[in-house]
Amino acid sequence: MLRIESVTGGYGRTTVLHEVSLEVPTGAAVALMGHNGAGKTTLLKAAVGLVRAKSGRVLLDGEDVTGLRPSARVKRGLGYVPQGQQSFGDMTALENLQLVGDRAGISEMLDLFPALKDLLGRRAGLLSGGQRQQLSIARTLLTRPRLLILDEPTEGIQPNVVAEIERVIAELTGRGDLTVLLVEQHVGFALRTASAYYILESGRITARGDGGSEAHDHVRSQLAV
Ligand SMILES: Nc1ncnc2c1ncn2[C@@H]1O[C@H](COP(=O)(O)OP(=O)(O)OP(=O)(O)O)[C@@H](O)[C@H]1O
Repeated sequence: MLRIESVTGGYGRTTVLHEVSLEVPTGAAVALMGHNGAGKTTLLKAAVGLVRAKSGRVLLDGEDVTGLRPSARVKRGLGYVPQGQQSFGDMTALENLQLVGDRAGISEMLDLFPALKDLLGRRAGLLSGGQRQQLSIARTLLTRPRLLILDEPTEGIQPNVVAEIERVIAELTGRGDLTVLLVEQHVGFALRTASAYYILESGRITARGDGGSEAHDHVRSQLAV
């Protein structure tokens, strides 16, 4: 469903990604790991269209979207949750959801993220990091993406919320109606959530394999400096 073929790109004259290829099959979750500065966010942005590929191709459901701007990719079913649990801080959690979804959609999201039910009237800026992360994911899911791209969904959030996010991803991919690409530093979470992983180092894919706990040691050794 998402195919990145030999993409080279970066910012201005700075090349960050060097002939990166990666594939996320329909209905699967794939984790992208690597050290700080390896280019993980840049690769996600290349998938979203926020970073232009100087060479190579990005395909969504077999269609070449390399020349398409982000909004056109969103129309084709892509949803992006950037790093940092962003939402409109002065608006309530409910208002943040109402900007994107109708009543039925919001009710579905509250079933998926029950913790948000009691927080609807609270200003998003006053929520904890974990609560804001759930709100950001819910808001993106309200756009009904078929491909969800998450940048470090567990960064700086408490373990009980990490478990909630893990459950939601498993539930949605388990239904077969969502494909997920996530950047993740938390190896345990990444390998439990994803059926395959890629490791990016200095803008190049240096390892890939299947997810699951048996990959844990291999991934850790790959990530060790
Ligand atoms: N907007 C930008 N303009 C110029 N260079 C950038 C920009 N954003 C990132 N970079 C550079 O691109 C390289 C890769 O950054 P990127 O954020 O993709 O890495 P990352 O693997 O996601 O790291 P982190 O885990 O710290 O988020 C870094 O050297 C960074 O300084």
